[in-house]
Amino acid sequence: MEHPSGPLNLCHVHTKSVIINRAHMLIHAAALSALLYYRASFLFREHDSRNKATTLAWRIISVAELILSFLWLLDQAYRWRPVSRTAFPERLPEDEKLPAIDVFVCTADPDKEPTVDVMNTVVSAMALDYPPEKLHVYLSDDAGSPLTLHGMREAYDFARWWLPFCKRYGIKTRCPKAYFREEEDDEGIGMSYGSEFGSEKQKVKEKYELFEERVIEYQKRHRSDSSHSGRDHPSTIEVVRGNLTDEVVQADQVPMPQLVYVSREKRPSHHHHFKAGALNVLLRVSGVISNSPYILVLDCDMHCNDPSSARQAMCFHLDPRLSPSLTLVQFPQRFRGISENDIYDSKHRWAYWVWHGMDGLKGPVLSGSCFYIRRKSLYRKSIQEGFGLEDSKKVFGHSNEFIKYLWRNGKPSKNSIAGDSAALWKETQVLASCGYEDDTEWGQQVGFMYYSVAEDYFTGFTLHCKGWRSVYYNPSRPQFLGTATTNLNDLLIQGTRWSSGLSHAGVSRFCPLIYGTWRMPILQSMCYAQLALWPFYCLPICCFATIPQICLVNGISIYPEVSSSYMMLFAFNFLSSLCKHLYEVLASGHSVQTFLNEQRMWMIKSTTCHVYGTMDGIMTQTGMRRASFLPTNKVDDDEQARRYEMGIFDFQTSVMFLAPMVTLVILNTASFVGGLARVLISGGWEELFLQIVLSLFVLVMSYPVIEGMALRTDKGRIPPSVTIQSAILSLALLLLGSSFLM
Ligand SMILES: O=c1ccn([C@@H]2O[C@H](COP(=O)(O)OP(=O)(O)O[C@H]3O[C@H](CO)[C@@H](O)[C@H](O)[C@H]3O)[C@@H](O)[C@H]2O)c(=O)[nH]1
Ligand SMILES: [Mn+2]
Repeated sequence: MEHPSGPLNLCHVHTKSVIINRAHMLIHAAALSALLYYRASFLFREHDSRNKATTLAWRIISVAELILSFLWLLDQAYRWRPVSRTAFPERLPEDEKLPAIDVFVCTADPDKEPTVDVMNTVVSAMALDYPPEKLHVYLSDDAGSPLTLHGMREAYDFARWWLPFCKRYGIKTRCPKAYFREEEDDEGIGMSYGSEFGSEKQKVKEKYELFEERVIEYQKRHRSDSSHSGRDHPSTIEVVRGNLTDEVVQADQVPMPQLVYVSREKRPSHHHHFKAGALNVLLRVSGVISNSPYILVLDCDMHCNDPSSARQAMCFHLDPRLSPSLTLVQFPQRFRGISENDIYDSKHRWAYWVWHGMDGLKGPVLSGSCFYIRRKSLYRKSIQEGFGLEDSKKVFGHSNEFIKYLWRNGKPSKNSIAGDSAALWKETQVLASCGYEDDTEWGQQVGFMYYSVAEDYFTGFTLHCKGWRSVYYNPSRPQFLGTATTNLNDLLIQGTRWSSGLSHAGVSRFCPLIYGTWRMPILQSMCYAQLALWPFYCLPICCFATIPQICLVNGISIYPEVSSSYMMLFAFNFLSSLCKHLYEVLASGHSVQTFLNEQRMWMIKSTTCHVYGTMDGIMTQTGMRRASFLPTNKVDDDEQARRYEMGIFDFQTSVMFLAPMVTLVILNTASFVGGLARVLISGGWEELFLQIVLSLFVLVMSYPVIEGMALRTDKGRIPPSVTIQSAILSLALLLLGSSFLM
């Protein structure tokens, strides 16, 4: 299907990065080996008079350095061969030849996920630049809320105005809320239409405001009397047609994408498997309605910011060189509402930067949202395999209707929704029932995977294990924009869930280093291992934040003296990794501030949510706990938002998160002051120098915590009670450490 003017896409290797990365790898690896040699040589040496290698502290620090080095090694796989891609949608075949696309949007809780925002996502997906008869938008509502269903009908009515408006004037920002709020990107677009555009825009804006009003009004009236429960309700599936059909149809006759509301059955007796469970129901229900060969998955707060993503994705899916083994095209998740300072590192720059590295191997990890996946890749147990009809039932459940369309592309012909056949609707109810998956392979071998709460990571991993590859496409205009997590509390809760899901996979039989290395290239499995084991950074970080400090107070040295040449080695390793990180931040177009924020948040997360997350993950793996998925809050608190905009940390979060942070800062302050006093009075700075520097570094990086503890009086500060409790904790830590470690 190659176009006469050239291929549908191109892939460019980042040659400069490859050279820099590999050179740095070599040098840093040599320095790390020398450091490890230094530690090891002490362990096996006859103990000299100073005997420092025999202390427990010294050994723990050596192990921490070993773990850190190992994680560093895994991290290098991302740096091996970063690439980026270009797509040429203008070379795609004509519209008639394009494959159909189903869009899946998930929502779970109308209180945490405001209906108006969810509907904005739905409308933005309906407005994708794609033939409307080939676009089907499904919303999964895990709460089964009538508010959401009503919102969809309103959204459909509004879309009848919005879609033709966007098409006619070539509006790029197709999320109405964003368009009417910002307008920055589209300025000038309507100029050529003169006043006609202005009045048309005003009219659509009024329609939008009316839509918002009606949704909110309905919510106010019905919120209190909604007696349904989000955890116990039957399934509801409805093709949405709007409330005001007659009036609007007359106003504007436009072809519209199909819009379907799906609320699966949920019963307390059945595990619903969170988002992965919801997506699998959508896979089945859509399988008997539209059965499109490609699927776009979106979180409810992640709207399409540009209409061209579908065509761009098709440039990869329809490329004959890629398509036989291509499962998905992942776009980066970018976020709206991130402040200039981005104090919490909410944009996750790191992840969407290193995906370029994975793309140069076998492709990026499925990242939960913003990806176009090939339906068939979710059905197959392995890339070569098809199924016989008999096997199919064991794997996919007992729905004949579903199995009939399993391996066919395109719409189930007779069951067109216009006919509204009763039998078809009954079938969809069966497919969305909570018992449907019993004794099948949904979630284990087919569909989205249930094993870990990080269903995105695990599904991507399984697909790569089966031999599929993925592609990362990161065009300069963000194709999707989401709501960023911009307060510490939500961020740490989200971080706990992620690290729980990842570490659970990391310590299970699916550990990428064991399970993955046989099934994918070693570098690709190293990337997966780095992700799964990434929460375990908490081990070395917690050690480095306590042990050298406790030793410092006791006057015990665990690093080489300043005059020793090994001291240079430690300094070099430390600076070399900082400089490499700084270089990567700058090279990705970000500032020194971003570098500092990333370092700080890494330290904060490593001592809080990653600790809890790894404990949770290990407990889930050993069967001591059941996994849970607390959806992230998407509602703004004005005061918190103001503080965030000003770059001031908001410490309104649970003691569970605050206590470790504050305890460690107090411990570091005590050790810095105590250590400094000690060397000034009784000398020995040569031996303790590195420990003093380390404490100082921790304190400088933790400045917002110190400020929140001692200098602020607003509501977002650290409450004095927490400071007092933490002071007691750090004293206990110091005393205990001093007696056990030495
Ligand atoms: O039982 C559930 C729980 C969540 N969701 C939906 O899943 C999506 C993601 O949930 P969210 O609370 O926004 O989690 P985040 O941590 O912000 O999401 C990130 O992390 C998830 C995995 O932990 C991925 O699935 C997401 O794509 C990724 O953006 C949202 O649309 C939810 O409505 C459900 O449909 N059912
Ligand atoms: Mn989210």
